[in-house]
Amino acid sequence: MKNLTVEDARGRMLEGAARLGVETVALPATIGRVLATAIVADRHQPPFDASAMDGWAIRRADYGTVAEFEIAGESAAGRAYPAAVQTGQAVRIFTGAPVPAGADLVVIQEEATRDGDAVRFAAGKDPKANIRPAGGDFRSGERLLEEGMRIDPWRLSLAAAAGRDRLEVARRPKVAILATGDELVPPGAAPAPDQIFESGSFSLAALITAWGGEAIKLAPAADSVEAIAEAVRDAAVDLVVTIGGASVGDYDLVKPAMSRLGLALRVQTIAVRPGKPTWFGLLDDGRRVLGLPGNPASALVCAELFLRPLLAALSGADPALPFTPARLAVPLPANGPREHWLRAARTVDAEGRQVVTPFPDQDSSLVGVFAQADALVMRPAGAPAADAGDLVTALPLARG
Ligand SMILES: Nc1nc2c(c(=O)[nH]1)N[C@H]1C(S)=C(S)[C@@H](COP(=O)(O)OP(=O)(O)OC[C@H]3O[C@@H](n4cnc5c(N)ncnc54)[C@H](O)[C@@H]3O)O[C@H]1N2
Ligand code: MOO
Repeated sequence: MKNLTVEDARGRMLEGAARLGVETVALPATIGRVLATAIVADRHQPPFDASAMDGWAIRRADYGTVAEFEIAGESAAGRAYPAAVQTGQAVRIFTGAPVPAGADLVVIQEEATRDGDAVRFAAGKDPKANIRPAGGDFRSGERLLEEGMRIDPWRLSLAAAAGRDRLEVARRPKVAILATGDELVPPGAAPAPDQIFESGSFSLAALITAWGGEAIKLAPAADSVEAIAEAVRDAAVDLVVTIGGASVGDYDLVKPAMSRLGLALRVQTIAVRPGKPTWFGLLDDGRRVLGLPGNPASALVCAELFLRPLLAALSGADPALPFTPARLAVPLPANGPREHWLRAARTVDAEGRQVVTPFPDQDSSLVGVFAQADALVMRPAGAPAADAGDLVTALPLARG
């Protein structure tokens, strides 16, 4: 339980973490939600052979053989021509309109000359059909979106194209955030000389929302075991995330407070830098608790490494993080015994390769460095010194 590797700690946190429930949500509100059931098309798209161009629908056999076509009618998008096209006939047609029966060629209007009720074509060789076949986008019975996929604007559009106005999605995990510490005052308040502004809960709430959770901020009445336990006791949530009070100091009260609620620790400390004091456990009513350290960089790095996969798993999505290989722009010294996640700037070199530049000051208290970083760079525990140009594993940070 102590000093676990990042992978083992994450594995323990993900044990038994699965989708919490399913709800039906109106299509526009499903952005960012995770599909609970696959979407299967019940109709072809397009449902009919459709014209790809504005022009004239005719029988290909007539092309180059009939000199002048009789204009038989019109097929517009949403207003199909009701009959079949006969030899010698042409039907005026527009992009997206159904190609009438009998026609198998749309001649673009730029190649046509109309003269009253007749139309003539400048005959070329082997013209393109300009017809989109029924089911060319997707076919009835085809699986369009899989369970576990997160809805983004493009998938939303596919669901809409398949006629869905409501989707079955995973219930969002409810997450309580508890920041503790007598030194903390909210932004906007007047701090005493020995106080600082509380910053951790704001980024955490925003990250939880971005990762598909519902963030609820709790406020303990005071920095005491009793007050912290009371703040959490009746919170109707799936997961409690605490910030600070995780370490070994006399005022690190969060674990003792959670013990009053029956805390069973599953992870006590992790061999990670920053964030060694990060812990995880279950309360006796089944609620999960993730204890993040108070140092802002430790809290946010460990939120990326542990909270993000946990929220994905509790939503029925894949908890894997989007690691990517990148090249170091600068050399790095040998690493110590903890897996190190350095805050870094990410760029692309002239050959299109990802390049990462870790910031020189990696102190875990620095909010300013984190605000500049757009990647985390991983150094394995005990890694030897690395040269500029060496490949490393990076985790891109979503930036606005
Ligand atoms: N003797 C030891 N001391 C420390 C150890 C250790 O192993 N032995 N571990 C160090 C490490 S590593 C970390 S990380 C910190 C984490 O400690 P806590 O989780 O107990 O955090 P706090 O002491 O409550 O706060 C640390 C730091 O962060 C500030 N803070 C806390 N919450 C917030 C917030 N919501 N917003 C902004 N800033 C916050 C707090 O004021 C402190 O400056 O412990 C080391 N010590
Ligand atoms: O593990 Mo701490 O986060 O290094 O400062």
